[in-house]
Amino acid sequence: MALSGVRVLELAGLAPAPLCGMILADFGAQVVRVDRLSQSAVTSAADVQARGKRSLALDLKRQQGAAVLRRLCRGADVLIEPFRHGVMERLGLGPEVLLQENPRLIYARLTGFGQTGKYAQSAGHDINYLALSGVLSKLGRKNENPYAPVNLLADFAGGGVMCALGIVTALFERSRSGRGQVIDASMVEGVAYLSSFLWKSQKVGLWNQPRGENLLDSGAPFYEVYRTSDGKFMAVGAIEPKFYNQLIKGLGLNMDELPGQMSLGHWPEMKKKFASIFAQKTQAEWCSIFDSTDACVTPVLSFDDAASHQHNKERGSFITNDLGEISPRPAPVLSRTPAVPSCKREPFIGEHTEEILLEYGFTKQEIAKLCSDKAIELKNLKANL
Ligand SMILES: C[C@H](CCC[C@H](C)C(=O)SCCNC(=O)CCNC(=O)[C@H](O)C(C)(C)COP(=O)(O)OP(=O)(O)OC[C@H]1O[C@@H](n2cnc3c(N)ncnc32)[C@H](O)[C@@H]1OP(=O)(O)O)[C@H]1CC[C@H]2[C@@H]3[C@H](O)C[C@@H]4C[C@H](O)CC[C@]4(C)[C@H]3C[C@H](O)[C@]12C
Repeated sequence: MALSGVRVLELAGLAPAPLCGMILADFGAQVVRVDRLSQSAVTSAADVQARGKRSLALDLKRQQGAAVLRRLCRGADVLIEPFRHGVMERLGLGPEVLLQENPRLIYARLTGFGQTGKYAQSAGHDINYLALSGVLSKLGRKNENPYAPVNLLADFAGGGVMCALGIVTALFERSRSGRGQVIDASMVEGVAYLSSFLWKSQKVGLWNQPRGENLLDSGAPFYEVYRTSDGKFMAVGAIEPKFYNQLIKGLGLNMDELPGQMSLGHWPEMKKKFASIFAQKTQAEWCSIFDSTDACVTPVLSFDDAASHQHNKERGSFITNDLGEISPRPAPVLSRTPAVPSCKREPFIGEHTEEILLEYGFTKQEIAKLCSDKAIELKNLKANL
């Protein structure tokens, strides 16, 4: 796989860092998640995105524990740290120390607000970063409060994925320079970067109206979701006139009797008209009308329906692991070196501590001493069964 042989140390964090590590693992990197010795919110959050990773339980607050991580970093390619600015420095594990000992290390710092700035020391979650980026102000329906789409945009798109992009970019650069570097991955900036189109398209008038009254933010009748007679929904994205014409035809309407597609003043009444028509048929009936047309009309699928939908099944877009759990396959698909995600269960905390330490050159005696010093925890699988 594309990232085979790349050694990654991922310090266990909440949602963003675990996704970043999982992406790297899916594309072949050997990802070790460094866990706290005891179960925590972080563990449970990190656990759901632990595909393909191994777990090493290490107490970084103990000097011996921090020394173990320093030594692991000397043999690693990437370190992902998900903490507030300053935490790693307090542990004696800041970039200056680790890059001194391994100049090839790519030191990825995934935070909400970045390593500098007024909020650098502040706690926060996806919605806070989305808000500070300006993007949240653009999301939501007319006359309603701004709406954060779960924690997809800042945590995952602007955080985990953007950080993975930074890591892969730095790995590529290192193949020429031979040198690592620090990645300051701020989720505020990551999600703001994703919104560049919104910034740039202001000058062409795409966002002149208040929130929820523009073309792409639920203002337009041809870019909207409509309820069907069976309580499901259809998504309509018929923007271009050639597709809009097919939408009108599928709805059984006559274009000559309608206001112009871009007549903003008529959009509210058009939305009501479309809504009353979509409410007359079931989702399946609308699919039989619009499937295989260019009307840009698709069913709003539940997770179960998405996994079993003909199109997605034909592509194998969703995979099932050894436990029968369904999840999306890695994207994008590389033709020659595609990702091959692990099908195994998520690791227990510390399940691979000994295996990993031996791999990184620790002796059995050193491991036994670390264990007695309570710097590490060896997971006895039997103890869990
Ligand atoms: C799944 C839910 C989360 C959803 C995602 C959410 C919406 C997000 O937005 S996540 C993104 C959060 N932000 C960032 O990641 C940005 C960078 N990080 C930070 O800003 C901070 O880390 C922080 C604000 C997120 C947390 O701050 P905190 O003060 O806790 O931590 P830090 O300042 O970073 O310092 C870390 C300290 O930890 C020490 N450390 C680290 N590793 C080790 C180690 N190996 N050994 C020893 N010590 C270690 C480090 O030294 C630092 O110490 P100091 O401070 O002294 O320097 C989940 C959200 C809530 C969860 C539920 C809830 O918690 C209750 C239950 C708990 C139960 O255990 C499990 C079930 C829960 C229901 C749980 C379930 C889910 O996890 C949640 C719903």
